[in-house]
Amino acid sequence: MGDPDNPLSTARPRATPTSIPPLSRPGSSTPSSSFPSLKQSSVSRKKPEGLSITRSIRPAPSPPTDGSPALTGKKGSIGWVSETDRLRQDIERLQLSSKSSSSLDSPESSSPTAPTTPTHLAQSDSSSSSRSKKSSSSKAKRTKDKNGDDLVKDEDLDIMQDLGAGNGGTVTKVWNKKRKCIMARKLILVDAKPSVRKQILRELQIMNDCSSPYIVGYYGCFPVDVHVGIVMEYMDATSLDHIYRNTGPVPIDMVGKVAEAVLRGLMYLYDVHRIIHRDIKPSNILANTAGDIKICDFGVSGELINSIANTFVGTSTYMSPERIQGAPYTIKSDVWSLGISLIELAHGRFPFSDSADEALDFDPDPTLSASTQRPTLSNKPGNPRGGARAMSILDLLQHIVNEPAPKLGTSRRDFPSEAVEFVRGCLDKDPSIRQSPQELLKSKWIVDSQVTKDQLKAWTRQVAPSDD
Ligand SMILES: Nc1ncnc2c1ncn2[C@@H]1O[C@H](COP(=O)(O)OP(=O)(O)OP(=O)(O)O)[C@@H](O)[C@H]1O
Repeated sequence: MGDPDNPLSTARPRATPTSIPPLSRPGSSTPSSSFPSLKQSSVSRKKPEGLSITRSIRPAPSPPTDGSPALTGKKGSIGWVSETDRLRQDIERLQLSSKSSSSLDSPESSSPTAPTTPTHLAQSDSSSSSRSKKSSSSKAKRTKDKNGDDLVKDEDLDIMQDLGAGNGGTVTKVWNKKRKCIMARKLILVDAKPSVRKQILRELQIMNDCSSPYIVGYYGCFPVDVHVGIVMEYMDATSLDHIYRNTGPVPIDMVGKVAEAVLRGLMYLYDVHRIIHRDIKPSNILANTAGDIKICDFGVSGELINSIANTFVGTSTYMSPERIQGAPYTIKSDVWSLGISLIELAHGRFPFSDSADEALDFDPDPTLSASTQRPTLSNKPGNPRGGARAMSILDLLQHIVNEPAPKLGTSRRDFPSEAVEFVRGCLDKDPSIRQSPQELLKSKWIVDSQVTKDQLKAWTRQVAPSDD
């Protein structure tokens, strides 16, 4: 699937074409036995974490006290602690090279918690030629801290509170004693085989190079035992999934602003870095009380997590039908994921359901919406992510491929026709007909939006969690 010279081209092995055969057409039934590795998986609406296959993350091994490399249980492999040491060295080298490089001319972040212009986190697309072009130009404008400060180190950070945990990573709100500001630190366990290490480092390079008001800022990375710490801009209104689960469906006008910000972020990544995000979903869209909406998590963490859990099989219910069927990723696949995310925000509920009756419809009851959980895939019966009303991942993937796309609005709930039309444009099942980010940004819903920055700010202040 990928370019062997470009590890990023195979970034994030979600449901790979080889692991998921083309699904059956309507009317035919694909036996579950066609997908033995997924047979035990279930999708649950119990825990609102999105449809991510849960992996068994093994506990971090204690580093050897005599300085010798620890051995993994894997036959013929070098101890992963020593590999991690090499990763540390590589990261340190990367930091040094970043320190000595020139600053980017980038817009000031309006975030009150981000006093310096951040660099950014991104993931590659599969275009190796554009990638290599980009990486050579990237070297020329490698970022360093705008204030000339050292890149962030773990010892600069005091832990304030947990912000959340995803697949293998935990995010913590931290106080940077040196810079006297709040940041977010993501800590990820690393199983660093050489090939993975190379991939991680390339991705970290890309993070350094990105700079956009629609991309969550990146401040640096460092090794922490067998973890990699990634320090980023703290978004004090949190992620959009937290927002709607805590406060109910997002007002449709604000959903429009979310759509615009995500599209601008995607276009920045694609136009400037030839990157496709690949993981657009509400938990990767963050807001702050300055009224900014930004995207994060471009696969860096995904690669790190994959390196920990060798058993990885990954997919997402935000994945487009063509991706499920093994077609190459394009920016239109991100557009599909955006469409699904927008419905989820506007309805306060993940659009796909395990019930045929509910499948493409939604309960407009805001109390239900606020508490409705997104399906989560579990690869183990009894997994905490599993639970009541579990449905098969195969059913869900087949549903995405074979059934009509979900729509914004139901018989019981109306939205402005421009918004409905916009989402329809995101969710055409044929990617050649599906709208591009450029086309969507010219749509009436976006162009005619009356929402001002002050209104956006007021809304984010209203939905931001109160300070403890
Ligand atoms: N920069 C940030 N500022 C504030 N909160 C953040 C930031 N980054 C992440 N978070 C919070 O931490 C949570 C966990 O993030 P993480 O990226 O580990 O997982 P996720 O995106 O929820 O799930 P997955 O691992 O499946 O992608 C997010 O849902 C978000 O609420």
